[in-house]
Amino acid sequence: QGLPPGPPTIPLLGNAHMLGEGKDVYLKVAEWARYYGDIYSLKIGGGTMVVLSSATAIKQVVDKGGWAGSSRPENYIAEVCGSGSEFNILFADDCPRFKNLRRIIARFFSPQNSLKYVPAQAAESTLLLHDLITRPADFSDSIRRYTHSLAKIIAYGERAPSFRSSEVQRYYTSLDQLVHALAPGAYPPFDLLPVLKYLPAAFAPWRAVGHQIESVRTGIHTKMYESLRRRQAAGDEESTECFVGKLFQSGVPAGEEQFYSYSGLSLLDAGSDTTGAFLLSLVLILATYPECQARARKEIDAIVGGARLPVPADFPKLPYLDALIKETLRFRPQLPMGVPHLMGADAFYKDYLVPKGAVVVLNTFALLHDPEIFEDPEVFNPDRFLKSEHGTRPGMDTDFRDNFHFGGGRRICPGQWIAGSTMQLTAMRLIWAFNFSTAASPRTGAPISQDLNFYASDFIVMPRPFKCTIEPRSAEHCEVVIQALENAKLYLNRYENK
Ligand code: HEM
Repeated sequence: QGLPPGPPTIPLLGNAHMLGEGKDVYLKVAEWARYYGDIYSLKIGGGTMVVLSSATAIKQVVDKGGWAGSSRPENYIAEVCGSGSEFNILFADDCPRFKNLRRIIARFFSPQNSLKYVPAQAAESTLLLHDLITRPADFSDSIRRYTHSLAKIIAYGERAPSFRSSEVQRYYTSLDQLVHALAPGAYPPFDLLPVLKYLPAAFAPWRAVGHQIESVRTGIHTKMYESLRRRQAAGDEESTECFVGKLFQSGVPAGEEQFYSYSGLSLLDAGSDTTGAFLLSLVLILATYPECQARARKEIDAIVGGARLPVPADFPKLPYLDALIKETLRFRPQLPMGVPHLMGADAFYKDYLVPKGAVVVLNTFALLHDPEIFEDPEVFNPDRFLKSEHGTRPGMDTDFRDNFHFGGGRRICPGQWIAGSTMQLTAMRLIWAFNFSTAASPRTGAPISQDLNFYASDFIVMPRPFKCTIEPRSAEHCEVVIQALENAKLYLNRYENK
């Protein structure tokens, strides 16, 4: 059995030159899937990349493959940025200490244990609503503060009270640089053409960029880690309940403190802008599709009324909102090519070989926009999820699951339950509290048209800055938020870094 077919190659480069041609690599990789089918291969220098674009292909090769389909390839640019396998869970290979860490993560982020963070999600989302009442134009900053604060509470037992603080600014500036550097096509494919790593500094601007990112992130990590250890020594309860705190409380293997402690920074990276990108897409979509917004609001109002904030127990009674969230995730997945996996052993799919050592791409965007699976995939239509469990055409749901945007196999996102409950609670509360509409031009007063394709195609794909009008629905709704604010602050007090 041979490799699956793929686009024609040229000597030495293989297909490498084709990936860098356009900006949106994930769109190109999706386009090839329409032509070559649900499994195809690319040659990048001497390396092989296999692209999987159907539920069945991902199930066979990755989900069923165990660890054999779930290591990580070396990521040179992540290494240069101080975010490689030694420092970031996301890029760690399947070595024994990573497997041990992943087991600890699985326990900590189990659906049951994730419920522990519901009160923090409720309190932080109340603050988000208040921020949007008082400073609606800053909605993007407020959303990013909110998701970052939740991730920081989970990782370090400490919140992020202000987007403008120098800590949060430094964190997000370095994260923006990192996700840009990691974007497929941003830099040459070093891992598949290793000779490029040895270019002299004058021809290798990425080295200086990477070292700067590394030095800022090391500073951020050290500060948060030392603060956590100080609070632990002082007997602070939250500092032993959070992820890094629990790790060190139960003891990490001698000599591996650095690897384990950096998992906190990885959680910040994995949790902040992924959930943030979802919420920003949601706001953009609500403003663009007033009829979907009105339908979701009507459903929420019938269950919640106007006199209290929505709570998690309301969500199961809101099938349209559930469909709206699923359609937003399908329409604009945050990681449209997932995170690359590495094959640890040969695997077979259809008549093809996926060889040991191949990099495997879970072609999420192609899968979620496949016209054979989804009717009119480029149309935003939550109703598809009311008609069938996975929103697919009749009979096309074999091997489908609802969480392809969270990856697959042994590396599937462990934060999916926490992220799910954050998305659900926040979506309920935003739609309950506000009207979202397209902003008006300050000059002509005419609505500014929204562009649903104006997305930054970095490692995490999120809407580029856009304007949107966010207005509280009524004085009563504002009053409910203000009434809830004191209790929320009181609850969050435990996560203030005293
Ligand atoms: C909408 C929100 C989110 C999305 C779309 C998302 C998506 C993903 C994806 C696609 C992966 C790679 C999976 C693979 O390799 O197959 C991943 C990994 C990961 N995610 Fe998430 N994620 C989200 C939120 C979160 C949150 C809130 C946390 C924790 C606070 C988290 C923690 C992680 C970690 C630790 C990994 C690395 C797992 C590994 O490499 O073994 N994620 N996520």
